[in-house]
Amino acid sequence: MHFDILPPDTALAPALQRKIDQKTKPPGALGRLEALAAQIGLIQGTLAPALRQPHVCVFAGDHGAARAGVSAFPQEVTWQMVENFLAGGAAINVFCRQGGLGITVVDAGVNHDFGRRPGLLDAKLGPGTANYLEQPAMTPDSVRAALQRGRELAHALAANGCNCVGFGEMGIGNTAAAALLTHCLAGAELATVTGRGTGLDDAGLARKLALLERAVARGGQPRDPFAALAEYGGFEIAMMAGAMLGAAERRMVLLIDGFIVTAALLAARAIAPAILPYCVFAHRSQEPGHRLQLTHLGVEALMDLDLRLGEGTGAALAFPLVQAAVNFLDEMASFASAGVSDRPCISISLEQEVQRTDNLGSPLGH
Ligand SMILES: Cc1cc2ncn([C@H]3O[C@H](COP(=O)(O)O)[C@@H](O)[C@H]3O)c2cc1C
Ligand SMILES: O=C(O)c1cccnc1
Repeated sequence: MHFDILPPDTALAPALQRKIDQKTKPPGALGRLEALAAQIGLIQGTLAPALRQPHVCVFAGDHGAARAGVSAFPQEVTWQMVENFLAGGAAINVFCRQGGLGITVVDAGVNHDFGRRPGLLDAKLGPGTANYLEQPAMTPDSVRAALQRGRELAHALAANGCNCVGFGEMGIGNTAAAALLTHCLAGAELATVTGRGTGLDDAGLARKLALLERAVARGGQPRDPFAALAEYGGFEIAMMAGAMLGAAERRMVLLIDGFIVTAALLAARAIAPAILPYCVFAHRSQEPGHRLQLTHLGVEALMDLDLRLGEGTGAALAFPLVQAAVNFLDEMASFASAGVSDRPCISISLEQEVQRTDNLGSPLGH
């Protein structure tokens, strides 16, 4: 499968930096927002970027291994939370409403029949994956189908005018799948990327790690992203990876959420490395493997709020910051337009200090 992603053209970088430096502020004083503004300018290939129709896609899917005890919650919570999303009552609904973001819930493979429902995209590839403790979670064909459906979804969003998309997920047991994928695609030790997820206690965490070690004893540690997704992935994770790749093909800004979304990105980046400059890393999750994923990618998250929810909540919460970066670049006055002096006076005062010490001797008395 080929994804046609060109890295953003960096020819505009010096002009963007000049524009940022001419704003009425000390150089660098808007900190990380300055780098973010430059990144979005490069993604859109303009000195005056704009975020249009920002949208969060929440990909939902069930995991065969959930029944084996890798999560503190039962598999049914996946479909129950999808109902909650559709009713507008989940955390992601609240934050999307607050930030003016649209939301689409995608049934990538939930073990439940929802029927035709407004706000729910039926992209179901099956009633959940197979149990990777016994066999590969997905067939190579379903991996390709998931990637392709995700890509088409992103292209459809772009065709509707959206140029900024946040990624979220729902799938009981998917921190376990994300740990396995991070083990495969970032070469991380399983123990360092296996976390408490929805809130396992110490005994639950030990059981989860023992189960994941059993899974690896069966399925190995494939480095190839298609093979890793087939062994351990979820329908929601693979479809999200396809949507990320499709979004980068359309030069959208990608808002990356927590541990599971970043696991999908590890697969997407292994398929097309040029995806990375399109990504904004919204927050650092409390799930310990997320820190390791970010280090592996050589990136820093915008915020650290001790979140460990998923659903795309970190991405939705980061959106106002991303909007602030674009707005300061577009709307803030320059030194010239506002008639503000852009010259710091530090060199003048040093000169004056030298003259003073020449006249009066050293102020330190030697
Ligand atoms: C009520 C509820 C709402 C959620 N919203 C997101 N997740 C999060 O928890 C799951 C991952 O954790 P684990 O691997 O331990 O199952 C995912 O569905 C994730 O999005 C939730 C979990 C629960 C229980
Ligand atoms: O980082 C995440 O996205 C996360 C962490 C714990 C549980 N669910 C999601």
